[in-house]
Amino acid sequence: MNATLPILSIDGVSKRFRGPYSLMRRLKGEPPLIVHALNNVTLEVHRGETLGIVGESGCGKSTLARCLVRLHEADAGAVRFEGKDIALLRGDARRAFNRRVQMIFQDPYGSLNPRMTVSQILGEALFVHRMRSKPEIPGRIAELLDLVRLPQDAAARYPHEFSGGQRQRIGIARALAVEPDVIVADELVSALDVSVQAQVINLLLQLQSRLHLTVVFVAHDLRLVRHISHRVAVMYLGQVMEVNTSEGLFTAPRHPYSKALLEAAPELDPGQRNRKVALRGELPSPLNLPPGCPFAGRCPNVFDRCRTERPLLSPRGRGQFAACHLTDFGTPAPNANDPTGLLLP
Ligand SMILES: Nc1ncnc2c1ncn2[C@@H]1O[C@H](COP(=O)(O)OP(=O)(O)OP(=O)(O)O)[C@@H](O)[C@H]1O
Repeated sequence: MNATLPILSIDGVSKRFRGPYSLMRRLKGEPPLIVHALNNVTLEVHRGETLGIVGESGCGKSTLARCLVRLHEADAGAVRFEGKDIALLRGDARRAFNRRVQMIFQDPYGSLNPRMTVSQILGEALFVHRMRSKPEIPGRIAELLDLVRLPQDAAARYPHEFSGGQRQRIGIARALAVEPDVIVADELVSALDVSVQAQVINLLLQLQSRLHLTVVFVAHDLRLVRHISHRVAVMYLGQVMEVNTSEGLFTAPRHPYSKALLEAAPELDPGQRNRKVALRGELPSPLNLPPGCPFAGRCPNVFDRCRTERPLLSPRGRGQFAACHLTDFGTPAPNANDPTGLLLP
């Protein structure tokens, strides 16, 4: 095992979906619209870290999470697990990947079979991945219930008999049953009451350090992401705008979009004393991507180059990357077309 190799790397991944196909378009013989859900996303997930993924609704967070566990196939680029392209894994290697990278969904009720008891749900996961012999399965189920702090009598009950928080614990136990290396959690607690959210998040943090898990944590709630993540990727319209340490992002964001997103987040400033109307204008449609920077239409620092040339994610400091033509909100990045910077405002 190479400790320096990212456990997951996302190399230039794009994902498109067929969009709405109106009767008018059909009659005119026009093709369906295409939703550009991910556009050339490049990102690394390091072993043992929690990587938060944030951004407004529709920016592609869930699509990226699904590409990581191969619920979606990328149209372009590759997702690599320990250096190997997951789209090319076959046989035992594919089964090992399916076991080692687990996803936990937002809606635990929808993802747990209502006709199966907790014992059957956990037993099935253990059986499918041949984690234990038949006689060992009840003992392992008892261990898993302990691990997620559910009482032993939970084993004989059905999902509907539990509260939302308890169901999410069952979802976590099912993911842990197969001893994964990576957990991809998509809006893990957003359906839960705030008081229950904290319990589930604390459980996840404890399990992460105890089991040396790598966690990809997709969430709307920036306060939670700040609390849980070592690093954070900020997405906008299917692209990664900034990658930063959690501390760096929340104290000195390196991209104007990140700054606006933080300023607009009520959860980071419950008293709303410092809240500004930071995100002006409309989010562009993923059906019609602008040619330059996707944030150009809403950015307070926009200049001509932003409207024509898409900025690439580039280093800004130790472990910091931003996709912006300005290196520091006002200092232009080196520009081959405009080396003097005189053309810039
Ligand atoms: N199966 C699909 N078919 C068509 N379009 C899709 C599909 N899945 C996602 N999309 C579109 O892709 C874009 C990205 O969606 P995605 O769910 O990844 O965003 P998100 O950031 O997770 O949003 P949210 O926070 O609301 O869950 C959206 O415009 C969405 O409508």
